[in-house]
Amino acid sequence: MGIPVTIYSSPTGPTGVKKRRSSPRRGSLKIRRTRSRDRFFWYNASDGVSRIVSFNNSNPEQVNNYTFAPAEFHHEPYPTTFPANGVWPPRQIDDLVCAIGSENSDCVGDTCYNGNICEDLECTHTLAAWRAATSDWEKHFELRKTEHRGIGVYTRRAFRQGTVLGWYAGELRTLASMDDSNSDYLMEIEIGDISPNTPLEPTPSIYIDGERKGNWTRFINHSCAADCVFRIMRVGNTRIMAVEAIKDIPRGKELSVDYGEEYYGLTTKKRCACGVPECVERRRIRLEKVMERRKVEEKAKRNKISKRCSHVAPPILV
Ligand SMILES: C[S@@+](CC[C@H](N)C(=O)[O-])C[C@H]1O[C@@H](n2cnc3c(N)ncnc32)[C@H](O)[C@@H]1O
Repeated sequence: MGIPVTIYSSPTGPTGVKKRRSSPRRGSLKIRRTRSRDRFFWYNASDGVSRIVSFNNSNPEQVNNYTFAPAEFHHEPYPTTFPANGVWPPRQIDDLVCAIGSENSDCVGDTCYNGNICEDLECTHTLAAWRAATSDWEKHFELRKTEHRGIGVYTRRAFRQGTVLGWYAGELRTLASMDDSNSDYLMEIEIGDISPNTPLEPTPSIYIDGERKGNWTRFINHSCAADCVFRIMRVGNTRIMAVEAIKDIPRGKELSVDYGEEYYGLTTKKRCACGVPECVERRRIRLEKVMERRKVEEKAKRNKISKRCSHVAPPILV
Protein backbone atom coordinates (compact mmCIF):
# COMPACT_ATOMS: atom_id res chain seq x y z
CA MET A 1 0.00 0.00 0.00
CA GLY A 2 1.50 3.32 -1.03
CA ILE A 3 -0.70 5.73 0.82
CA PRO A 4 -0.41 5.89 4.59
CA VAL A 5 -3.63 6.09 6.56
CA THR A 6 -3.92 9.12 8.78
CA ILE A 7 -5.03 8.08 12.25
CA TYR A 8 -7.39 10.32 14.20
CA SER A 9 -8.46 9.76 17.78
CA SER A 10 -12.20 9.70 18.23
CA PRO A 11 -14.65 9.20 21.11
CA THR A 12 -15.63 5.67 22.01
CA GLY A 13 -18.93 4.80 23.67
CA PRO A 14 -19.10 2.73 26.87
CA THR A 15 -19.85 -0.43 24.93
CA GLY A 16 -16.76 -0.05 22.80
CA VAL A 17 -18.92 0.81 19.81
CA LYS A 18 -18.25 4.23 18.34
CA LYS A 19 -21.05 6.71 17.93
CA ARG A 20 -22.05 7.67 14.43
CA ARG A 21 -20.80 11.06 13.29
CA SER A 22 -23.49 13.72 13.15
CA SER A 23 -22.60 15.21 9.77
CA PRO A 24 -21.98 12.39 7.33
CA ARG A 25 -20.28 13.17 4.07
CA ARG A 26 -22.87 12.10 1.60
CA GLY A 27 -22.45 10.59 -1.78
CA SER A 28 -23.77 12.36 -4.78
CA LEU A 29 -25.34 10.14 -7.33
CA LYS A 30 -25.34 11.26 -10.94
CA ILE A 31 -27.91 9.08 -12.49
CA ARG A 32 -29.62 9.07 -15.82
CA ARG A 33 -32.40 7.02 -17.26
CA THR A 34 -31.94 3.31 -16.74
CA ARG A 35 -31.16 1.09 -19.69
CA SER A 36 -30.84 -2.11 -17.73
CA ARG A 37 -34.51 -2.87 -17.31
CA ASP A 38 -34.83 -5.62 -19.87
CA ARG A 39 -31.71 -7.55 -19.08
CA PHE A 40 -33.12 -9.53 -16.21
CA PHE A 41 -35.33 -12.49 -15.76
CA TRP A 42 -38.67 -11.53 -14.25
CA TYR A 43 -41.54 -13.49 -12.91
CA ASN A 44 -44.99 -12.36 -11.75
CA ALA A 45 -45.55 -13.71 -8.27
CA SER A 46 -48.97 -14.73 -6.98
CA ASP A 47 -49.17 -11.48 -4.98
CA GLY A 48 -49.06 -9.58 -8.30
CA VAL A 49 -45.51 -8.26 -7.80
CA SER A 50 -42.93 -8.56 -10.61
CA ARG A 51 -39.70 -9.83 -9.13
CA ILE A 52 -36.25 -10.47 -10.47
CA VAL A 53 -35.21 -14.01 -9.71
CA SER A 54 -31.83 -14.31 -11.33
CA PHE A 55 -29.50 -12.39 -13.59
CA ASN A 56 -28.25 -13.42 -16.97
CA ASN A 57 -24.66 -12.79 -17.96
CA SER A 58 -25.22 -9.83 -20.23
CA ASN A 59 -24.44 -6.26 -19.25
CA PRO A 60 -24.58 -4.90 -16.64
CA GLU A 61 -22.57 -7.50 -14.81
CA GLN A 62 -23.52 -8.15 -11.22
CA VAL A 63 -20.17 -7.45 -9.57
CA ASN A 64 -19.89 -6.92 -5.84
CA ASN A 65 -16.43 -5.42 -6.16
CA TYR A 66 -14.30 -2.45 -7.16
CA THR A 67 -12.59 -2.79 -10.52
CA PHE A 68 -10.34 -0.30 -12.29
CA ALA A 69 -8.04 0.11 -15.28
CA PRO A 70 -4.76 1.79 -14.16
CA ALA A 71 -4.19 3.17 -17.68
CA GLU A 72 -7.23 5.46 -17.28
CA PHE A 73 -5.38 7.37 -14.57
CA HIS A 74 -2.03 7.86 -16.34
CA HIS A 75 -2.88 11.31 -17.65
CA GLU A 76 -4.60 12.51 -14.50
CA PRO A 77 -2.75 15.02 -12.27
CA TYR A 78 -1.53 13.96 -8.85
CA PRO A 79 -4.56 14.50 -6.53
CA THR A 80 -4.06 17.53 -4.29
CA THR A 81 -5.55 15.65 -1.33
CA PHE A 82 -2.99 12.82 -1.54
CA PRO A 83 0.03 12.71 0.77
CA ALA A 84 3.45 13.39 -0.76
CA ASN A 85 4.37 9.72 -0.88
CA GLY A 86 1.20 8.41 -2.49
CA VAL A 87 1.34 6.02 -5.45
CA TRP A 88 0.28 7.72 -8.69
CA PRO A 89 -0.82 6.60 -11.17
CA PRO A 90 -2.50 4.02 -8.98
CA ARG A 91 -1.49 0.39 -9.32
CA GLN A 92 -4.04 -1.18 -7.01
CA ILE A 93 -7.44 -0.31 -5.58
CA ASP A 94 -6.14 1.13 -2.32
CA ASP A 95 -3.73 3.44 -4.15
CA LEU A 96 -6.91 5.09 -5.38
CA VAL A 97 -9.49 4.69 -2.64
CA CYS A 98 -7.38 4.43 0.47
CA ALA A 99 -9.28 5.73 3.50
CA ILE A 100 -7.46 8.87 4.61
CA GLY A 101 -9.08 11.20 7.09
CA SER A 102 -11.10 8.93 9.32
CA GLU A 103 -13.45 11.67 10.48
CA ASN A 104 -15.98 10.74 7.84
CA SER A 105 -14.90 7.23 7.08
CA ASP A 106 -15.87 5.01 9.99
CA CYS A 107 -14.95 1.38 9.55
CA VAL A 108 -17.89 -0.93 9.03
CA GLY A 109 -15.69 -3.91 9.85
CA ASP A 110 -16.31 -7.07 7.93
CA THR A 111 -19.91 -7.63 8.83
CA CYS A 112 -22.95 -5.99 7.35
CA TYR A 113 -26.60 -5.39 8.30
CA ASN A 114 -25.87 -4.15 11.83
CA GLY A 115 -25.41 -0.71 13.36
CA ASN A 116 -21.91 -1.28 14.68
CA ILE A 117 -18.71 0.25 13.48
CA CYS A 118 -15.17 -0.81 14.23
CA GLU A 119 -13.37 1.37 16.74
CA ASP A 120 -9.86 0.23 15.93
CA LEU A 121 -8.29 2.77 13.61
CA GLU A 122 -5.51 0.33 12.78
CA CYS A 123 -7.82 -2.62 12.24
CA THR A 124 -7.18 -5.37 9.74
CA HIS A 125 -10.62 -5.58 8.16
CA THR A 126 -10.42 -6.28 4.48
CA LEU A 127 -12.50 -5.53 1.43
CA ALA A 128 -12.40 -9.24 0.53
CA ALA A 129 -14.15 -10.13 3.81
CA TRP A 130 -16.61 -7.25 3.38
CA ARG A 131 -17.45 -8.43 -0.12
CA ALA A 132 -18.10 -11.93 1.19
CA ALA A 133 -20.28 -10.50 3.96
CA THR A 134 -22.38 -8.51 1.47
CA SER A 135 -22.68 -11.17 -1.20
CA ASP A 136 -25.83 -12.63 0.37
CA TRP A 137 -27.82 -9.45 -0.27
CA GLU A 138 -30.70 -11.38 -1.84
CA LYS A 139 -31.52 -12.80 1.57
CA HIS A 140 -32.21 -9.27 2.76
CA PHE A 141 -33.46 -7.43 -0.33
CA GLU A 142 -35.22 -8.11 -3.59
CA LEU A 143 -35.52 -6.24 -6.86
CA ARG A 144 -39.03 -5.48 -8.08
CA LYS A 145 -40.52 -3.61 -10.99
CA THR A 146 -42.14 -0.40 -9.83
CA GLU A 147 -44.98 1.27 -11.69
CA HIS A 148 -43.25 4.47 -12.81
CA ARG A 149 -39.65 4.28 -11.61
CA GLY A 150 -38.13 1.20 -13.24
CA ILE A 151 -36.56 -1.36 -10.94
CA GLY A 152 -36.57 -0.71 -7.19
CA VAL A 153 -35.05 -2.40 -4.14
CA TYR A 154 -37.39 -3.77 -1.47
CA THR A 155 -36.56 -5.13 1.97
CA ARG A 156 -37.20 -8.75 2.89
CA ARG A 157 -36.76 -7.96 6.59
CA ALA A 158 -36.84 -4.99 8.93
CA PHE A 159 -33.75 -2.84 9.60
CA ARG A 160 -32.97 -0.45 12.42
CA GLN A 161 -31.96 3.14 11.83
CA GLY A 162 -28.16 3.38 11.54
CA THR A 163 -27.74 -0.04 9.93
CA VAL A 164 -25.29 -0.29 7.06
CA LEU A 165 -27.16 -2.12 4.31
CA GLY A 166 -24.48 -2.45 1.66
CA TRP A 167 -22.13 -0.47 -0.54
CA TYR A 168 -22.02 1.03 -4.02
CA ALA A 169 -19.79 -1.24 -6.10
CA GLY A 170 -18.53 -0.74 -9.65
CA GLU A 171 -15.71 0.45 -11.85
CA LEU A 172 -13.51 3.23 -10.47
CA ARG A 173 -13.13 5.79 -13.24
CA THR A 174 -12.15 9.34 -14.05
CA LEU A 175 -14.63 11.62 -15.72
CA ALA A 176 -12.25 12.09 -18.66
CA SER A 177 -12.05 8.35 -19.30
CA MET A 178 -15.77 7.93 -19.85
CA ASP A 179 -17.30 8.02 -23.30
CA ASP A 180 -20.56 9.01 -21.73
CA SER A 181 -20.01 11.08 -18.64
CA ASN A 182 -23.78 11.23 -18.32
CA SER A 183 -23.98 7.52 -17.74
CA ASP A 184 -26.93 6.30 -15.74
CA TYR A 185 -25.12 5.08 -12.67
CA LEU A 186 -22.23 7.29 -11.62
CA MET A 187 -21.45 7.75 -7.96
CA GLU A 188 -18.95 10.47 -7.14
CA ILE A 189 -16.48 9.68 -4.36
CA GLU A 190 -13.73 11.94 -3.06
CA ILE A 191 -10.22 10.57 -2.98
CA GLY A 192 -7.36 11.35 -0.60
CA ASP A 193 -7.65 13.28 2.63
CA ILE A 194 -11.27 14.19 3.39
CA SER A 195 -10.66 15.52 6.90
CA PRO A 196 -12.92 18.49 7.62
CA ASN A 197 -9.85 20.70 7.99
CA THR A 198 -8.71 19.99 4.42
CA PRO A 199 -9.13 23.44 2.87
CA LEU A 200 -8.88 22.41 -0.76
CA GLU A 201 -11.95 23.01 -2.85
CA PRO A 202 -13.11 21.34 -4.94
CA THR A 203 -11.90 18.06 -3.48
CA PRO A 204 -10.52 15.69 -6.15
CA SER A 205 -12.90 12.86 -6.80
CA ILE A 206 -13.41 9.86 -9.02
CA TYR A 207 -16.55 8.00 -10.02
CA ILE A 208 -17.86 4.58 -9.15
CA ASP A 209 -19.51 3.58 -12.40
CA GLY A 210 -22.23 0.97 -11.93
CA GLU A 211 -23.35 1.06 -15.55
CA ARG A 212 -21.43 -1.99 -16.81
CA LYS A 213 -20.40 -3.57 -13.52
CA GLY A 214 -22.10 -2.99 -10.24
CA ASN A 215 -24.26 -4.42 -7.50
CA TRP A 216 -27.85 -4.17 -6.31
CA THR A 217 -27.48 -0.72 -4.71
CA ARG A 218 -27.56 0.98 -8.11
CA PHE A 219 -31.28 0.15 -8.22
CA ILE A 220 -32.13 2.26 -5.19
CA ASN A 221 -34.62 4.87 -6.40
CA HIS A 222 -35.06 8.44 -5.26
CA SER A 223 -37.63 9.57 -2.73
CA CYS A 224 -38.26 13.07 -1.38
CA ALA A 225 -38.67 11.36 2.02
CA ALA A 226 -35.71 8.97 1.72
CA ASP A 227 -34.95 6.30 4.30
CA CYS A 228 -31.28 5.76 3.34
CA VAL A 229 -28.18 7.81 2.53
CA PHE A 230 -25.04 7.07 0.60
CA ARG A 231 -22.22 7.84 2.99
CA ILE A 232 -18.44 7.58 2.84
CA MET A 233 -17.16 4.95 5.26
CA ARG A 234 -14.25 2.55 5.25
CA VAL A 235 -13.50 -1.15 5.40
CA GLY A 236 -10.05 -1.33 6.97
CA ASN A 237 -7.96 0.89 4.69
CA THR A 238 -10.40 0.99 1.81
CA ARG A 239 -12.90 3.77 1.32
CA ILE A 240 -16.41 2.73 0.35
CA MET A 241 -19.69 4.47 -0.35
CA ALA A 242 -21.94 2.73 2.14
CA VAL A 243 -25.74 2.68 2.13
CA GLU A 244 -27.01 3.49 5.58
CA ALA A 245 -30.58 3.40 6.92
CA ILE A 246 -31.50 6.80 8.38
CA LYS A 247 -34.87 5.56 9.61
CA ASP A 248 -36.19 2.28 10.94
CA ILE A 249 -37.25 0.42 7.79
CA PRO A 250 -39.96 -2.25 7.96
CA ARG A 251 -40.05 -5.44 5.91
CA GLY A 252 -41.51 -5.10 2.41
CA LYS A 253 -40.65 -1.39 2.09
CA GLU A 254 -38.87 0.11 -0.92
CA LEU A 255 -35.44 1.53 -0.07
CA SER A 256 -34.86 5.09 -1.22
CA VAL A 257 -32.21 7.78 -1.17
CA ASP A 258 -32.46 11.48 -1.91
CA TYR A 259 -30.75 12.16 -5.26
CA GLY A 260 -30.64 15.85 -4.40
CA GLU A 261 -32.13 19.08 -5.76
CA GLU A 262 -29.88 18.98 -8.81
CA TYR A 263 -31.54 15.76 -9.91
CA TYR A 264 -35.14 16.16 -8.78
CA GLY A 265 -35.60 19.80 -7.92
CA LEU A 266 -37.84 22.76 -8.73
CA THR A 267 -35.50 23.85 -11.52
CA THR A 268 -34.80 20.44 -13.08
CA LYS A 269 -36.48 19.00 -16.14
CA LYS A 270 -36.82 15.54 -14.62
CA ARG A 271 -40.01 14.77 -12.76
CA CYS A 272 -40.04 12.82 -9.53
CA ALA A 273 -42.63 10.07 -9.19
CA CYS A 274 -41.98 9.13 -5.56
CA GLY A 275 -45.48 10.26 -4.62
CA VAL A 276 -44.83 11.10 -0.96
CA PRO A 277 -46.69 14.08 0.55
CA GLU A 278 -43.45 16.12 0.73
CA CYS A 279 -42.55 15.34 -2.91
CA VAL A 280 -40.94 18.15 -4.89
CA GLU A 281 -43.60 17.74 -7.57
CA ARG A 282 -46.30 18.84 -5.14
CA ARG A 283 -44.20 21.89 -4.29
CA ARG A 284 -43.78 22.54 -8.00
CA ILE A 285 -47.56 22.40 -8.57
CA ARG A 286 -48.15 24.78 -5.65
CA LEU A 287 -45.50 27.16 -6.97
CA GLU A 288 -46.88 27.03 -10.49
CA LYS A 289 -50.35 27.88 -9.16
CA VAL A 290 -48.98 30.87 -7.24
CA MET A 291 -47.12 32.08 -10.35
CA GLU A 292 -50.24 31.68 -12.47
CA ARG A 293 -52.32 33.64 -9.94
CA ARG A 294 -49.70 36.40 -9.90
CA LYS A 295 -49.71 36.59 -13.68
CA VAL A 296 -53.50 36.93 -13.76
CA GLU A 297 -53.40 39.61 -11.06
CA GLU A 298 -50.69 41.57 -12.89
CA LYS A 299 -52.59 41.38 -16.17
CA ALA A 300 -55.74 42.63 -14.46
CA LYS A 301 -53.75 45.51 -12.94
CA ARG A 302 -52.29 46.45 -16.35
CA ASN A 303 -55.75 46.37 -17.95
CA LYS A 304 -57.11 48.66 -15.24
CA ILE A 305 -54.30 51.19 -15.78
CA SER A 306 -54.74 51.22 -19.56
CA LYS A 307 -58.51 51.73 -19.18
CA ARG A 308 -57.87 54.67 -16.85
CA CYS A 309 -55.43 56.14 -19.39
CA SER A 310 -57.99 55.92 -22.19
CA HIS A 311 -60.32 58.22 -20.16
CA VAL A 312 -57.70 60.95 -19.97
CA ALA A 313 -58.35 63.87 -22.41
CA PRO A 314 -56.20 63.80 -25.55
CA PRO A 315 -53.33 66.31 -25.71
CA ILE A 316 -54.07 69.66 -27.38
CA LEU A 317 -52.13 70.00 -30.57
CA VAL A 318 -50.87 73.49 -31.34
C1 LIG B 1 -30.02 4.56 -10.47
S1 LIG B 1 -31.45 4.35 -11.34
C2 LIG B 1 -32.41 3.59 -10.12
C3 LIG B 1 -32.80 2.27 -10.62
C4 LIG B 1 -33.74 2.34 -11.77
N1 LIG B 1 -35.10 2.40 -11.30
C5 LIG B 1 -33.55 1.16 -12.71
O1 LIG B 1 -34.53 0.54 -13.08
O2 LIG B 1 -32.43 0.91 -13.09
C6 LIG B 1 -32.16 5.97 -11.47
C7 LIG B 1 -33.33 6.05 -12.43
O3 LIG B 1 -34.47 5.43 -11.85
C8 LIG B 1 -35.63 6.21 -12.11
N2 LIG B 1 -36.10 6.81 -10.85
C9 LIG B 1 -35.54 6.68 -9.64
N3 LIG B 1 -36.22 7.35 -8.71
C10 LIG B 1 -37.26 7.94 -9.34
C11 LIG B 1 -38.31 8.80 -8.92
N4 LIG B 1 -38.48 9.18 -7.65
N5 LIG B 1 -39.18 9.23 -9.85
C12 LIG B 1 -39.05 8.87 -11.14
N6 LIG B 1 -38.08 8.06 -11.61
C13 LIG B 1 -37.18 7.59 -10.72
C14 LIG B 1 -35.22 7.28 -13.06
O4 LIG B 1 -35.38 6.80 -14.37
C15 LIG B 1 -33.76 7.46 -12.74
O5 LIG B 1 -33.04 8.02 -13.80
